Amino acid sequence: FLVFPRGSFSLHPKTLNLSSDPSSGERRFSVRPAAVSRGSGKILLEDEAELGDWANELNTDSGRGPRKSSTGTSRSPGGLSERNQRGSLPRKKHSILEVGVEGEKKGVLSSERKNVRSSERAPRSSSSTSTRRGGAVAGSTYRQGRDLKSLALDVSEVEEEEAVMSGFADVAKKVDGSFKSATSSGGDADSYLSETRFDQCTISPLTLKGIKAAGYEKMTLVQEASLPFILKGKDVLAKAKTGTGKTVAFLLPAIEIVSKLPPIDREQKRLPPINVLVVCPTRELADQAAMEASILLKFHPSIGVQVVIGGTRLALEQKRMQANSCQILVGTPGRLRDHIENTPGFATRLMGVKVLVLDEADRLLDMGFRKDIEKIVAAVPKQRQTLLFSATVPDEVRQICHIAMKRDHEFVNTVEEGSEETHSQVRQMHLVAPLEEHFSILYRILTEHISEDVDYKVIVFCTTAMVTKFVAGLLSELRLNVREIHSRKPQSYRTRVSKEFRESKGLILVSSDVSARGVDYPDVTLVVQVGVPADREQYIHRLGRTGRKGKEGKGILMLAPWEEFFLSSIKDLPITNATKPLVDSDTIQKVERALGHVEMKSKESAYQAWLGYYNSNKNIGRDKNRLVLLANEFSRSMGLDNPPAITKLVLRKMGLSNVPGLRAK
Ligand SMILES: Nc1ncnc2c1ncn2[C@@H]1O[C@H](COP(=O)(O)OP(=O)(O)OP(=O)(O)O)[C@@H](O)[C@H]1O
Repeated sequence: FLVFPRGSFSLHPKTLNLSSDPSSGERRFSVRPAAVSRGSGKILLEDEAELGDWANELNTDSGRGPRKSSTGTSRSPGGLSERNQRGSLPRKKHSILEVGVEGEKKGVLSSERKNVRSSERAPRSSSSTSTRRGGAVAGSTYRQGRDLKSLALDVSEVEEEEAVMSGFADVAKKVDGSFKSATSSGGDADSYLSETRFDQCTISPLTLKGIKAAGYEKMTLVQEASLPFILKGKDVLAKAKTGTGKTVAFLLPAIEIVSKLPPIDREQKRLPPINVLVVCPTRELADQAAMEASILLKFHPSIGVQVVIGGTRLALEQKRMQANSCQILVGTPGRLRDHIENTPGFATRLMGVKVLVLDEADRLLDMGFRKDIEKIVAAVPKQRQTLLFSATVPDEVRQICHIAMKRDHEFVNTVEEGSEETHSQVRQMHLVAPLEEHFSILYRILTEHISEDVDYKVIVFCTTAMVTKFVAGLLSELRLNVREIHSRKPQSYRTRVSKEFRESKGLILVSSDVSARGVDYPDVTLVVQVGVPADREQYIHRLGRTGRKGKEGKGILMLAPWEEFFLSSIKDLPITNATKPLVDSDTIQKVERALGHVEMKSKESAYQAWLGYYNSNKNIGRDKNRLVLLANEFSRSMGLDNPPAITKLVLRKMGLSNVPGLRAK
């Protein structure tokens, strides 16, 4: 019942791949089997699970706040390129990282005017651990290998799935590359909008009115590509770049499905069913998705949407859910689990679920959330539709997605084959400098960016919640306009700061990974990542806070020399080398003075959290003696002569008892 005027979606691909044919300038849907890799073996989760076990105590922040179950027990959370890669958008101004020789003369940052990595691009068409079937390479945009995050996998399950999927390989070979969609936009490869207007589709008039009221006219590529399958009732795993409208891509068809359901009978009135359950990894993201839903529902007064997130009172949510209809419920995994276990009638209401959505699916399916997700999946009917969306879909996720979805799901991939998972209009740079210089360099980067762009809007990502707090404190002492957001802040504060940052310009948000995924802050001009990200995916998602909806943006990754290993996991991305800035003595003194004003307690917490974070990193945490030396380097970078003491209990939990160089208390 969905009509696309010129294209046809009558094919039944197992995988829809949207690519552009350079010769014709047209986009092409190709069909690939949802094959899985063989022989990747049992991948055991190590670091993230470990991290999750005591992340709260160590103040690390992988996106989940400290969560109390209703029973009162706390559960632990889990260079510069001279050209734009595809030469599309004009630059605004030169920054300190781009001025090169001219910049050096001015005593600011210099950079290498070459793209050192472009020649080193990794082949994208195969996985080092995989054998592909039928010549069709599923997930050809997948990267090879991962550093930190790995997922538990049962080999027998993989083989079983491969057997099921292999049947589709022949079909895929026949149709691969033969299907051109006249509805899809040609031209600029990075355009996130398709040529298809919403009013060209058979969407109910009320939903269409909502879409128009929201200001949307044309569908984005992922919306255009996934809608037909979802409306056909298929399970869909969709991959699309950051900031390209994935939220509407799942909400719109979900609303359509709810609007067509028969009215509830008298018996159901006592416990009205929840029809759509949307799960998001962070509270901010859940809030945002619920907000988007309520905008789209403007002309559907009988359909209600509610949000349930940690950090708010369970009883309050219970009351709200009782008082109002909520056919669409958006929540974070832990809080949903709390409701399943503790809210009378909630499990019954979940039996009405027709559509289950896992937003940021790869994050939700990794070990930090796995138990909660399994519980949620078990609580909704088997006969349902499942939608998985993310900007990153690593191989491991393809292999385990059947935890939530049917084996014959569609894989809709709008990331063009051979192109990066990041946006070409976002200039990416990395900068390697000793830890002791990081804060001065960060200060220079920020002040220079501010001087270039009065409408600056910057996110500085830090490794953990407590490091975030410390860096925010330091930048405030340096008189920058800063807000901080991380899981150690009360939810009311997080909501307020998030709203303020969304609506403001001229502001720096220092954030942990609570803002890494999904959060839609418009017009972010610069993303700085200080320290090694948890993994490649996290790097991509954090960077994705800028360059949304086709806009320009810039990303800088700041690493210490011993963190350079991370670059190998993103070497296929167009990230260029920026040389170290010259930081003048005035700046150094200013930063030192500011460091002296930051609370001792904040430094102590940051030191402990830093140690916990890097201890969990396979590369760095392996050698405990070296780790402690590096941690003490970090301590010195905060202006401390001696590293802060850590309780024996925490040291034991970190497996660091008796490591020389640590002070125990
Ligand atoms: N069809 C459309 N036309 C114009 N704007 C749209 C359309 N659909 C969504 N948007 C807007 O695009 C922006 C990005 O959307 P959204 O946050 O859903 O992106 P995303 O792909 O989920 O990003 P991420 O991967 O970071 O989660 C939002 O401001 C949203 O309102």
